[in-house]
Amino acid sequence: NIQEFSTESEALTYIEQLRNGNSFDPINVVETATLLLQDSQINNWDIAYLYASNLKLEAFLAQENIGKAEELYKQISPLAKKIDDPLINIRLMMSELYIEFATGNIEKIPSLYAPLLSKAEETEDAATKGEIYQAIGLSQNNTLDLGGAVKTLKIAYEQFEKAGDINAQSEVLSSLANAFAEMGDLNLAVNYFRTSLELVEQGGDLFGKSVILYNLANAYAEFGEYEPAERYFVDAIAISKEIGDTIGVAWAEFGLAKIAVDKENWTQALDLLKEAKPVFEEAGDLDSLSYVMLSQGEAYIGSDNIAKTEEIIRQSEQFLLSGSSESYRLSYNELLIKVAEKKGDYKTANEKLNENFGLLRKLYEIENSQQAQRHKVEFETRIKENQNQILQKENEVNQLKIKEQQSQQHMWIVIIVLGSAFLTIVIVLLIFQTKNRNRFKRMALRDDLTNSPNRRAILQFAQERFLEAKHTDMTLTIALIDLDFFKKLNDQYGHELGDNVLKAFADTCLNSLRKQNRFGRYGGEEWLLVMANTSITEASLVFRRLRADWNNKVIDGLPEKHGISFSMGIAQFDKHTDQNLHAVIKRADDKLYEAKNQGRDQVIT
Ligand SMILES: Nc1nc2c(ncn2[C@@H]2O[C@H](COP(=O)(O)OP(=O)(O)OP(=O)(O)O)[C@@H](O)[C@H]2O)c(=O)[nH]1
Repeated sequence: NIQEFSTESEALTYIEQLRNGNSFDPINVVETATLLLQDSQINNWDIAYLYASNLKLEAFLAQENIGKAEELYKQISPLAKKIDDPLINIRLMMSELYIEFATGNIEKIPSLYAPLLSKAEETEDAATKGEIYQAIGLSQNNTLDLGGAVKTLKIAYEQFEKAGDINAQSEVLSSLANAFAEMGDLNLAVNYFRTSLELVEQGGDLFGKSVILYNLANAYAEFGEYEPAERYFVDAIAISKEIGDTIGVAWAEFGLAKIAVDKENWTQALDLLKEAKPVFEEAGDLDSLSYVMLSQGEAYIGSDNIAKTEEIIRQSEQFLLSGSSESYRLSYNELLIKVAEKKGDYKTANEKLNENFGLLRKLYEIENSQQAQRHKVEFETRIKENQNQILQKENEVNQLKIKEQQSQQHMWIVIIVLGSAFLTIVIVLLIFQTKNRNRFKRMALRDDLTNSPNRRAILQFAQERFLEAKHTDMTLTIALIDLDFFKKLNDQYGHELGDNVLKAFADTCLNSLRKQNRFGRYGGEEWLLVMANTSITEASLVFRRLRADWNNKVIDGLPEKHGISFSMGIAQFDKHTDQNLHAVIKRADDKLYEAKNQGRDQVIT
C-alpha cells in the first residue's frame, strides 16, 4: 500500500513520517523502504533513495540484523558523502556506532563520538540533537561507559522534551534504566522503566512499549528476579504478537528460555528456543541465532543429552569463524568444558577453562578489572576442582591397582593353602596306602585262622633256606606235621572246636620252636617245619619238646588232658640228590605217611 508520489519531497515526507511514526514495525518498514527506494531509483530521486535506504538500514538495526545493515551501510555511504545531505550523514554516523559495536570493533567507537557531537552543536533541531545524544548514550551504554551514558542520555532526554517527542523520551528513559541496571542499581532501573512505560503508553507506540517491557524483564532476569522477569516477558510477547512483530516475540521467548535455563527447566527452555530459533534464522540474524543455539546447548547438556550438545557445538562452530565476540567464544567454550567435564575429559576441560580465562582477561580490559578478578578466582577454583578430579581419578586408579595386588595376594594364599591341603591329603593317602599295602602283604602271607605263616609264606622261607643250604655248608631239615584223627574230632565236637584246636596248635608251635626254626600252615591240619642248621637228631628232639608242650596245652571246649596227638615226618636236604625243595618235602611227607601207618603219635626220620 505504497502511494504514488509525484515529487521527491512528497516521498521524503512520507519516509520521515514512517521513520518517526508510532508504529515502527521493523519488518514492515524493511518491506516498505525497499519499495520506496526502488521507486526513488526509477525516478532518479537520489535524496529520497538515500533516505529510504537509510530507513531500511535502521529497520535492519532494529531487527538486530547486523549483517544486512552493514551491507547496506557500505552500499549507501559513498552516495551520502557525494550528496552531502547533513541529516543523512548524521544518521549514517549513528548507525555506524551500532554496527561497529555489533561487529566487535569496540576500540574504534570512542573516536566516532567527536564528529557526531560537533554535528549536534551545528544543528538547531532539538530532535536531531536528541537523536545524536541518544545514539552516543546507547553506544556508551553498550561499551559499558555507564557514567558517560547516563550523562549523555540525560541531555538526549532534555532535547526530546524540547522537541515534544514523547516516544523518544520514553526510549531514552528506558536506556537510562538499562544503564542503571548495568550499574547494579535495580531499584533505580525499575523506576526509570516505569516512567518510560507511562510515557510510551501516552505516546501510543506499541513497538516501543514491547521493547521497554522486554528491557524491564531483562533487567529483572539479570538480577535473578525471575518472577517479575517472566511476567514482563509474557507481556512483551503479547504486545509483539498484537503488532505482528515476530522478532520481538522471539526475543522475549529467548529471554524466557534463558530464565528456564537458569532455573534448570531444560524441557521448557528447549521448547521456547525451538519457537524462537526459526524466527532468527529467517530474519538472517545470525548473531541472535548463535546465542539461541548456545542456550540450546546449555539446555541439552543440562538434561545430560551429550549427543545433542555436541551437535549444537558442531553447528555453532561457523559463528566462531565469522569473527564472534569474546563473550560468545566464552559461552561456546563453556559448552565444550561442560561436555568435556561430563565425559570426564578434564584435560580438555582445563585447556578450555584456561582459554576462557584468557578471553575474560581480554574482555575485561575494557570492562571492570574487579569483575575479571572475581571471574579469575572462580576459574582458578574450577581449574583446581578439575585438577582435584584428575588427582581423584589417579587415586581411584591407584586404589584399583592396590586392590588388584591384594586380590593377587589372596589368590596366592588360596593357592598355597589349597596346595598344602592337597599335599597333606596326598601324604595321608600315601601313608594309608603304604599301611594298607603292608596289611595286604601281611594278609597275603598269614593264615587267617591261626595267624601263623601260610603255605605260601612257609614255602617262600623254605625255598630261601634251600638255596642257602645248596650254596653253603649249612644243613636244612624239613618236617611235616599232621594232627591225628582230626576228621573225627571235627565230627564229634564240631568244626568250631576244630578251629580252636588248630589255633592252639599254632600257638604251641610259636612258643616251642627256636627262632631259627620256622613253621607254617601247610594244609588243613598239616604243618610244615623248616629247621636251618639243625641235624636229624636235633629235629627229633624238637618233636619231643613240641609233643610235651602240646599235651599240656589247654584247649577251649576240651578237657585239660585233651589227648590229641600228631605225627611227624622228617627229611634232610641232600646236596647230591635233591634237585629242589619239593624233593625234600616229598621225602618228609613219605615219612609222615609212614608215621601214620605205624600207629600215629610218633616221628619218623
Ligand atoms: N575244623 C577244621 N577242620 C579242618 C580244617 N581243615 C581241614 N579240616 C578237616 O580236617 C580233616 C582231615 O581229615 P583227614 O585228612 O581224613 O585225616 P584225619 O581225620 O586227621 O586222619 P589221619 O590224618 O589219618 O589221622 C577233614 O575232616 C577236614 O574237614 C579247618 O580249618 N578247620
